[in-house]
Amino acid sequence: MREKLVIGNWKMNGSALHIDSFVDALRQKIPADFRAQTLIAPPACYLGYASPRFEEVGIGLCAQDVSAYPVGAYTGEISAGMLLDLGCRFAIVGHSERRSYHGETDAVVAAKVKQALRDGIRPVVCVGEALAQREEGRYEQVIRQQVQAVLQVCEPEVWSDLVFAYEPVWAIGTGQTATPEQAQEAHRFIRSLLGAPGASVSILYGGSVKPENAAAIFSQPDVDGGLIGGASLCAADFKAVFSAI
Ligand SMILES: O=C(CO)COP(=O)(O)O
Repeated sequence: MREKLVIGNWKMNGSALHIDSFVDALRQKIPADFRAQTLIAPPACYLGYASPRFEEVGIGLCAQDVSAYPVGAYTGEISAGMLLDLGCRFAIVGHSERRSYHGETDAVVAAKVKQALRDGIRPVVCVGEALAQREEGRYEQVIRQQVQAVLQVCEPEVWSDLVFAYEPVWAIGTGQTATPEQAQEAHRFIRSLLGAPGASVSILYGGSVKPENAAAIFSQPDVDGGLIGGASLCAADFKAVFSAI
């Protein structure tokens, strides 16, 4: 059985106050035997603040990014080892906003994934096509290239530590969710790229997931959870989304 994961990506939103009120609003602790792991990726500067507070309500920590380097003169970077120190075991890598606003290439994403795995952080690797690429019928080609760049740098024995997130760029923050069928088709394609080890790799869907559409998306056989942006900032919405899994 593949593990299920629902991860909230707060992007550059939130504050210490927001973390406090979010935890208050959740009220009940998510039981340890809940059917999915539930995590939130706050901005890096709040990981330490959030760690014990999220733990109290059964939410795990995820980082929004991780360095491709283990240590050294890389101003502004945060290493996988530092994330582990804060109680964080997952990091989003290659989000489309990092690829487009920070020039992260497939090679950079692959180097981050490799370093994260080496130091014990599980990467949540984001892949997905832009609208024009889908309209031109090139979406499988784009995803194949993004996935293979990562697989090439990892031994198949560690593939089970990878998590992929299919996030079509045209669905992020637009309110235009992929249909459950579109999500399933892309997820099945990603799994096919992984071959036999793919049977145990979790693939999450991200892009305008909301309480209203979460159940339909999560019910698809190759969708193992979600990477939730806007809806994860509101405790009630996030709870409704992860409860739909
Ligand atoms: O980018 C996303 C999660 O990483 C998705 O964001 P939205 O849920 O706001 O569309």
